Amino acid sequence: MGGFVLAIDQGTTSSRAIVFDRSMRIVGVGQQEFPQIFPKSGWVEHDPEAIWASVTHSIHDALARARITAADIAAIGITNQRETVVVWNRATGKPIHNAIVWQDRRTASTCEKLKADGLEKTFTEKTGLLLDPYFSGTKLAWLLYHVEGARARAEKGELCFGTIDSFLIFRLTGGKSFVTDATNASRTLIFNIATQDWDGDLLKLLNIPASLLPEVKDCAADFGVTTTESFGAEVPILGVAGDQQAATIGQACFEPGMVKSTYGTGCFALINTGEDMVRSKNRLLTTVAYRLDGKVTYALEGSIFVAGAAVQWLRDGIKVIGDAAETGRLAAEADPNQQVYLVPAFTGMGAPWWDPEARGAIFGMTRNTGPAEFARAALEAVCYQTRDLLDAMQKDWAKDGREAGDQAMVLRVDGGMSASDWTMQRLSDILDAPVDRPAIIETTALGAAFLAASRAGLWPGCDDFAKAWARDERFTPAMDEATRTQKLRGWREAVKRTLTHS
Ligand SMILES: Nc1ncnc2c1ncn2[C@@H]1O[C@H](COP(=O)(O)OP(=O)(O)O)[C@@H](O)[C@H]1O
Ligand SMILES: O=P(O)(O)OC[C@H](O)CO
Repeated sequence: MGGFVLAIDQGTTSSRAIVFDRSMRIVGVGQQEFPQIFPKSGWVEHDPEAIWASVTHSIHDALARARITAADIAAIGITNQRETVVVWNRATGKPIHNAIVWQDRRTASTCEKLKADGLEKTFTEKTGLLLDPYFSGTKLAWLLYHVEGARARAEKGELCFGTIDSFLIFRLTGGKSFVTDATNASRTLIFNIATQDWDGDLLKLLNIPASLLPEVKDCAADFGVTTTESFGAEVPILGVAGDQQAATIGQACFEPGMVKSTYGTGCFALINTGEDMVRSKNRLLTTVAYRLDGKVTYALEGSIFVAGAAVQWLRDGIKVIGDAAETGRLAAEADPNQQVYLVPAFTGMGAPWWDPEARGAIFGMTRNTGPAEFARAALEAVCYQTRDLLDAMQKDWAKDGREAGDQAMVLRVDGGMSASDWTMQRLSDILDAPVDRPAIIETTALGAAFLAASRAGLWPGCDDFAKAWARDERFTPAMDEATRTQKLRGWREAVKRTLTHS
């Protein structure tokens, strides 16, 4: 026994724990959903205690399914929903408020004010991000302002701020480690991606005391050791990365020009840009793909807030389906003569539009429109939005004479929604490019496991790991150009009518 690696994947709607063996095979999975809290329009919160409970429950289940105990785990990797903010008491580990989730728009007016003060350039130059409520900084500032006594306690050094990785590590290590990794830090709006340190100027602008902040480490590093009380054994945590960066690693996108797109609650496409901090001219983000042995690899990222969340809305909101997998079957039956478009701006529009005030809209409904057309519109919206991202990405990547390269012509996909054959085929049709789905679509967990296992010397390094990447299926374009053009024209018109700014 021994030599197993545990990946904890703390996502937006559920937590997963996955046990891998020495041969990188999955031998046990545990998963638990937790409640989404919507206190007001555009606000999204999570109870950190519910997250913690779902993580411990998932770990327990994964170990049981793998028929091992905590003592058989040699190393732990953690990956997480990014940007989501938790503030907790340093002495007790108790959160002072619900976590404010990445999708939450409550700080839209703060961002507008900072923009009006001419500060977007400063934030973008230092962080690679934009002034949008998506990122952690303004959410943290909101908590310090609105939770009674929080600022005074923060100034006395009594509170900790972290993204979910930091919170979980703090809990797992019994409060001994207060750390994060460079990828999670790069999403906070207060981390300088050139100096790889918290930025004093930005902290001042957002009025955030530095005493709140965790130490920032490489993605493969010593993040602390679990306690027997929290985990059941003392096991080192050796890998950490935000979920989209972990998926980039799990997809073995180690070469500049390689692109992956993950379809979970939202959709996030990242292109590896190597050591180049490519600055987008098309409203994409410059971010840390991974930092290993002190060396930073950067990425350009396009972030869409609603992908699988639109499918959840069909299931839980308007209740036209009973199960996510039904959408593909329904979409295949939809009336080809109806041009129904769903612009799922439920929490604003992300890249490349960045319109936090936009809200969802449906266009082109007739008396014959039913669940099938709704399902097709929800799935197609994800394909159109990916096309918008990749168009922007290609422009940024091709400038300065960079070649697209063979790898860039293929999109590697993963995440819950990539299980849908109908969606992946339509994606290939709309992109007019091949789409590769790997044998392991749990690439996020695989990436976190790889970071921990390679640090522990259990798995090979990047090159051999990349060779082990295996394809499950390649989807190739089968739509004629005229149909694609017509559909894209309809989508762009629908987006134009949804945006609050032009
Ligand atoms: N067969 C399917 N067809 C369409 N959507 C799906 C399918 N299976 C899962 N999904 C969607 O994928 C999402 C779950 O993906 P996951 O990667 O677990 O997300 P997250 O990590 O954000 O919680 C859900 O929003 C769900 O509706
Ligand atoms: O939980 P996911 O997989 O939708 O990912 C959330 C992202 O990290 C938000 O930036």
